Amino acid sequence: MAAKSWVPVPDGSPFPVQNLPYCVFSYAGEDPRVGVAIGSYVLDLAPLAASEWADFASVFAGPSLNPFMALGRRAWHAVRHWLTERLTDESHRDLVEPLLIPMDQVRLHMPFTVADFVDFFASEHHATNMGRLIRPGEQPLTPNWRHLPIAYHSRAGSVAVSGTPVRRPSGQYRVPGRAEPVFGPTERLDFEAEVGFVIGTPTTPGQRLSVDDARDHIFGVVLVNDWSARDIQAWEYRPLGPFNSKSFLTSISPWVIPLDALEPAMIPPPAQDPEPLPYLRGSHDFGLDLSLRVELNGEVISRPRYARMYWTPGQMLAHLTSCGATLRTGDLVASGTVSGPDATEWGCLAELTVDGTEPLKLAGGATRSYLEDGDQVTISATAPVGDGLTLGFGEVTGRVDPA
Ligand SMILES: O=C(O)/C=C/C(=O)CC(=O)CC(=O)O
Ligand SMILES: [Ca+2]
Ligand SMILES: [Mg+2]
Repeated sequence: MAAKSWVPVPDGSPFPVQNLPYCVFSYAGEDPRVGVAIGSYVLDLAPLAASEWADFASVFAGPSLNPFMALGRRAWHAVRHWLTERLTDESHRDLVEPLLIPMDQVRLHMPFTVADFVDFFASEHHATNMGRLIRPGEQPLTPNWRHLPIAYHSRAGSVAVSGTPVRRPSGQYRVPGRAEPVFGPTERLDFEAEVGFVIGTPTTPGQRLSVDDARDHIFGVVLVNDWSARDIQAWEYRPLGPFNSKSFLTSISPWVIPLDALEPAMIPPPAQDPEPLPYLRGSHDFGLDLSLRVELNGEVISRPRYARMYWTPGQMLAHLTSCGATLRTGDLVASGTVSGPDATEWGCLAELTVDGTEPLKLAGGATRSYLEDGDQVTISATAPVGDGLTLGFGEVTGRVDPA
């Protein structure tokens, strides 16, 4: 039998006691601090710790998860165990109940301070589709793709919490039929449905992680929308990779799902051919069985499945640190766009509309090639947590504002 909380959790709630995702919230004009979701409530952790576990009171009183994430896996385990007990054993009700705040009365903030932000390219389906669109006539997968998890460094300061408006970026690009570039608002604004791994435990300079070390360093998981301007990208990306086409905004969900909560969703990593070099092999490596959902103006347009990803989080971290680069508390390591073998699972409009040439047909006769001003994109996800239960990630959403 699945554990149950004495807090009423509505059927189908994303936040059963098996989840316990962390957030930074504010309430009634007070300063932002750390909370955890249970059912339709946010549990205020700083006062709970103050009365029971003073060491953690200041850790939870601040406006960021970073101090908690930096404490490492043993502390994450201990706190999760403590919270699970407080929320399942009715004897703690008198203490805990006054610290539950209805979720619809809080404001959710950026949950952690992003240190570095890296975006991988771990979906074979996405990489193949984008290769065909962006580099017609060439092999869709570049020769290195099956040998290493490709990534680029992006802009930590441009990562914002769900709900932040997406101002249509301007930039330099070429328009069909003209050789010279123009500067102006992008005409090809896109989303990318991704999953982000949030680093808790840092590494020391020169420390190289093995694939199996990932679980000691990944604190939790968020949803990511890597907004992208395809016209700017196509013109700027060779030879150094995306720059302004992706750095104007990246949105993340406000809830950080503990990696421990996703243990029942861990699945064997995919078969890889050719076998990667030894530094990219592990004996306890894992993929994740997450089901994503992308909505455009409330209509579901794609259901990408994370289980299809080729490169694993462990391989991403092993590769990132293989040169001696460090991980810092608060690093956001995004997977890259999650896509699948057919259109029901494609994770961006470039794929779903074949670079705008085959517009999506939406309810009410509307069509879309790329995003229009006023469009709202919402990404959500679920994961199995055993006993037929699922947990939810909440959502990452954003609406396009004019340039
Ligand atoms: O194939 C390319 O040149 C570009 C691909 C992308 O835009 C994808 C990217 O940002 C990484 C990802 O989300 O998978
Ligand atoms: Ca991306
Ligand atoms: Mg971006």
